[in-house]
Amino acid sequence: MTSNETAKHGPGGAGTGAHGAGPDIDQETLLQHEKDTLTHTPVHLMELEAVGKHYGNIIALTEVTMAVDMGRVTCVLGDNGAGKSTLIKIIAGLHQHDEGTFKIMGEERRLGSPREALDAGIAAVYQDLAVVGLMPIWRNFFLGSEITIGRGPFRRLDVKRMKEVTKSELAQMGIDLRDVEQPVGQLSGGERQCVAIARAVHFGAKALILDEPTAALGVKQSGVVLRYILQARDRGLGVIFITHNPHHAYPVGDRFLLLKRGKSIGYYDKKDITLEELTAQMAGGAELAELAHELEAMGGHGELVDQVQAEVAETTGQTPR
Ligand SMILES: Nc1ncnc2c1ncn2[C@@H]1O[C@H](COP(=O)(O)OP(=O)(O)OP(=O)(O)O)[C@@H](O)[C@H]1O
Repeated sequence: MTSNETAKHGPGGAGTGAHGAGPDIDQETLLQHEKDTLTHTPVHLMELEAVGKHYGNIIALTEVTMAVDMGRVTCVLGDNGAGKSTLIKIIAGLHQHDEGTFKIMGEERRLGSPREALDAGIAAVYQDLAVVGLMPIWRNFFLGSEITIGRGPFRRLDVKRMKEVTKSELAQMGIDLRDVEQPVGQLSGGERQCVAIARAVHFGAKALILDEPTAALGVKQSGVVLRYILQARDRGLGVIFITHNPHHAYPVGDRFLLLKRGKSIGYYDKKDITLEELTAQMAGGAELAELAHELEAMGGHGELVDQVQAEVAETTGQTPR
C-alpha cells in the first residue's frame, strides 16, 4: 500500500490481528481492542493523520499518517533529516504538531509535555539514555519513582523490594543480569537499552517509542535489543521503532512508515512489502549507486569509491556494477 492509498483508507489500512498478550495491559482492554480491530472499526492505540510540523519556515514534517496498535511494532524508517525526531517529539509530548490530527485511543490529543505523554501511557527510550553510570541497576530502574516504607520521619527506601522487583522484571523480559547491584555504567549499550525497555514496561507504558536503539550497537548487541522489542510487543505494548536500518526493522516490524525529507514516501503492512523492496526504498539505494558511479567516473579516490560501494551493498543488498 502506498502512502497515498493509506491516506485514502486511513491509518487502519495497515494491518490487523495481534500477538500474545502479557499481563501488563489489562485483558479486557486488549480483548476490546482485538474485537474493534476485527470488526473493522479499529480504535488504534495511537493514530496520526496528515500530521505536520513547521519550525518557522522549515517544514520538518508534513502529511504523515500512521497507526500504532497494542501488540504490534510500527517501524519508522528514514535517513538523516527525514523527520524521525520531529515525529517522536510530537508523540512524546516535547513538540506539538501544527497540522493534522493525533489521536490516542480514538481521542484527539495535543500533548503539552513529556509528563502528559507518560500519563497517557507513552514512554520514550532515547538512544543516549539518561542513566546515572555509577548507580546500581535497581536504583536506575526506580529513579524518580522509588518505593518507600514507613511514614513521616520514618519513611525510607524499600531497597529490598526494589531489588526484587528489578530482578523479576528483568527476568520476565528474559534479561539475565548477574547482579542488580552492578553499576549501570558497566552494562553494554544493548543491555542498557534493555533495562530502559523493562523499566517502561514495569511503569505501565502502553506505547513504547524506541529512538534508534540499535544505531550505536554491533550485530550481536543489536540482535539482543531486537529480541526485547519482540518481548515488549508480546506483552501487549504498541511499539514505535525508529531506525535507519531496514535489516533491523523488517524482522520485528508489523508495519513500516518510510520518511524522506519530512514526507511519507510509503506506509506498508509487512505482507505488502519484502525486505528487498524496503531496503531499495530506504536511504535512496539508487542515489548511492549513482554517487558511486559518479565518483568512479571522476577518477575518484579508490578508498572513497569502495566505501560508498560498501554502503550501497549494505543498504540495498546489491553490489553496484
Ligand atoms: N528545532 C528545530 N528548528 C529548526 N529546524 C529543525 C528543528 N528540528 C529539526 N529541524 C529540521 O527539520 C528537519 C527534520 O529533522 P529531524 O531531526 O526530525 O530529522 P531526523 O530524521 O530525526 O534526522 P536525524 O536522523 O539526523 O536525527 C531537518 O531539516 C531539520 O534540520
